[in-house]
Amino acid sequence: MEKRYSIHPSQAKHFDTSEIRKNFLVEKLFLDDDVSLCYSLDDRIIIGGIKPVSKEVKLEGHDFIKADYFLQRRELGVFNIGGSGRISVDGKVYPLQNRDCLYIGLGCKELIFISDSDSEPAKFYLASAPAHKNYPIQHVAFKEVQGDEMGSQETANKRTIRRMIHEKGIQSCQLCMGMTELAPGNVWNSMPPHVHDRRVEVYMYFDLADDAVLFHMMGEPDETRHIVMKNEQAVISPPWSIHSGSATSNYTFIWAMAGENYTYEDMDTFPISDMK
Ligand SMILES: O=C[C@H](O)[C@@H](O)CC(=O)C(=O)O
Ligand SMILES: [Zn+2]
Repeated sequence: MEKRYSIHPSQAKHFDTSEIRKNFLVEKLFLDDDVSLCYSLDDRIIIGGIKPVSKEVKLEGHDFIKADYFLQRRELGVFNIGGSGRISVDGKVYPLQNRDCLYIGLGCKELIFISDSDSEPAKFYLASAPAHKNYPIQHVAFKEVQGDEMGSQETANKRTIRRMIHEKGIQSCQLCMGMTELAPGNVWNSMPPHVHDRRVEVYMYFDLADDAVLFHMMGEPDETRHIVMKNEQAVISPPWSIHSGSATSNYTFIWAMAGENYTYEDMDTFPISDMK
């Protein structure tokens, strides 16, 4: 498990390229037959990837969280961005097609991740936050989720936002997760930018062409920096930072938030013309 410290904005603005990447970018999420985890001290969110290929892969307790099992004090949201697969939770099996989401609450003990085929393995992307009570396990299929159309072709930000784990969807303690899909020919997300001091947020970009790159914008709105990202990488956005991106082709991303305010609409938008 990798650990990332919380960073003060007055420190972040002095980071060079390698420091900004080391502190905020998560480069490798999907390792064959393995679990890859990153623990951020911002709201203690854990993000990670699990890619079972030739065997089942367990998500277990870790010395770093001093937990006998992973969900002893946490809740978990999982999206499958690969081939079809399944998750066994204390012996009960939940199938996940591509883009389906599963919420697993506090106290569930045995978590086993399985791919249906080794030629097209599942890729489970996960986010986890501390939890205080158990909410029921819930599955939501991608096709069941009504999307909100945002942006326009003229401003190259036509996209569909789908909220899966949130106040009016799958219930959780503090985790809020969803997926945003850019229409072909559109490249901008989350512009005008916003911050939410009450929550950390992590974006995981995928379905980005192998020869494409994404410029993820971060920093205080009048002190911005960028990180060049590739397909299937994640980036931690501290509560004080904007999180917006533009790429050389369209893409999809999963956003995950945790913190003290669970309300999706709690965002402080910053006018584009005032950005620096
Ligand atoms: O706090 C909310 C998140 O940043 C995202 O949901 C925004 C987003 O998907 C978008 O504008 O494209
Ligand atoms: Zn946000």
